[in-house]
Amino acid sequence: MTARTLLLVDDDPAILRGLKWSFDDCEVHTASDRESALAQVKAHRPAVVTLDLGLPPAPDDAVEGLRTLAEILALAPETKVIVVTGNEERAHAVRAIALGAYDFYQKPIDGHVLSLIVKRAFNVSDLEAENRRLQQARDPSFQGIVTGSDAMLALCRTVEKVAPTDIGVLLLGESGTGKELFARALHNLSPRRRAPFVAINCAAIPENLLESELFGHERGAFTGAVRQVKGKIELAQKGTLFLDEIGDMPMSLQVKLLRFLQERVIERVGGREQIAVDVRIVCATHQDLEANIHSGAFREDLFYRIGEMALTIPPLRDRDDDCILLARHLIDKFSADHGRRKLQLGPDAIAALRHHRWMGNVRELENRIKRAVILADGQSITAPNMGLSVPGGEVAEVSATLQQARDEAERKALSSALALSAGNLSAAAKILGVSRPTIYSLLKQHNVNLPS
Ligand SMILES: Nc1ncnc2c1ncn2[C@@H]1O[C@H](COP(=O)(O)OP(=O)(O)OP(=O)(O)O)[C@@H](O)[C@H]1O
Repeated sequence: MTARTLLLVDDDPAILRGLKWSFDDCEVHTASDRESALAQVKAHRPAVVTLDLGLPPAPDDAVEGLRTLAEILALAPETKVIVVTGNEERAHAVRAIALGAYDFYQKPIDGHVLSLIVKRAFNVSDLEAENRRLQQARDPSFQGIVTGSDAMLALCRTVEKVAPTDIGVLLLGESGTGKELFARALHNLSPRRRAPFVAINCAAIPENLLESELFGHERGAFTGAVRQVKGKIELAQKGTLFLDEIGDMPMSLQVKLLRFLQERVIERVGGREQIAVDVRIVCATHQDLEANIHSGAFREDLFYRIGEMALTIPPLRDRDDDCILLARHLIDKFSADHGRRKLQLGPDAIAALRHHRWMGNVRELENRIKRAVILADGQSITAPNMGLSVPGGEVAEVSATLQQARDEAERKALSSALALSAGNLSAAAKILGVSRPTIYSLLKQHNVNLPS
């Protein structure tokens, strides 16, 4: 086992000499000012640093020491820094902790007590390193899809199975749930991955332009058509065409798209040539297409063509603790983008993330984390940094046991299922995917009454 690396920073050589003896089981480095301390951190990456706040050129105040602390943490955020202060300097110690110091110790130095504090800091550092290693090994990302939720993991497995086929996949889910991400995964895991992935949002393009966007046009086909332009279908040749918001496609184009899906040839607007195109079509919508069929806004035959397999992506609020997992992933991503050191989620932030309804799903979470990374002071992101309020009593919930959290979730799911099924136990059992006897025992266990 390699020795634990410790850096001692103090401007008094006698103290450094004395302390070195107390840590003879560590690889010890020393520094006597800010510059040499930073150089030692860069060179040896110590897990723990003891830092005297009174450093030259101003050994009588803590300015240089606090600056050194901030720079060490910016360079190596995982370092555990124990600041050493004079007896009367409690306020400096508190400032140091607010800046991210791990602990503080007040002079006069007792080698035995300090070595206990240092040992504990090494233990915490080891645990954190192990945690980081385990998190990396588990790699929560599949094709860029970060999730730990059972429903999402099952979806990822289905995508792996479906991707190599040419089956028409319809991705259903609220806005911002990751439909495009799944469409890309289907493409990347398919034999078409080396050919283009072309996406078009049917809701974002005016009806009169959508036809030529999809099918292309010949020169002179309409006023302003000064040259021949290939459409998205043709551009996706041999690859995948992702038709986002297919529910917004006008009827006239639905007919043309169906014809293309049946015959696999297109004609550009204003052209007569029949062009064979080999593409896989993946569609997505946040709309209820079956309701649109009933109201006459969507063709039933097209629905069955594009939706040979329909995959529903659950909203973020129904994905266990994905909001926390994703928040941490996004914090790392945006911190790196902004050259910021790694930030943590404060307890109020965790409570607020869990409590929020996430109507904008992952896109909303992305936006809130992006602003929080910019606004955060110190080492932690708070609920207000994300523009979220802390619900009353929620901070306490963070420390609730897992069993309490599960019970609460079970009780909520049960109540919603009963409300949705208007008290019909068979229907509620179906919604929850459990048997009727299980529903009875859950009602009893959670003391839930049937709605009248
Ligand atoms: N599980 C996830 N892991 C990581 N990033 C995600 C995940 N889900 C969504 N995102 C990110 O969230 C943003 C929104 O996702 P995407 O555009 O795929 O959603 P969408 O359902 O297609 O939205 P819309 O219906 O509004 O077009 C993207 O930046 C995407 O990378």
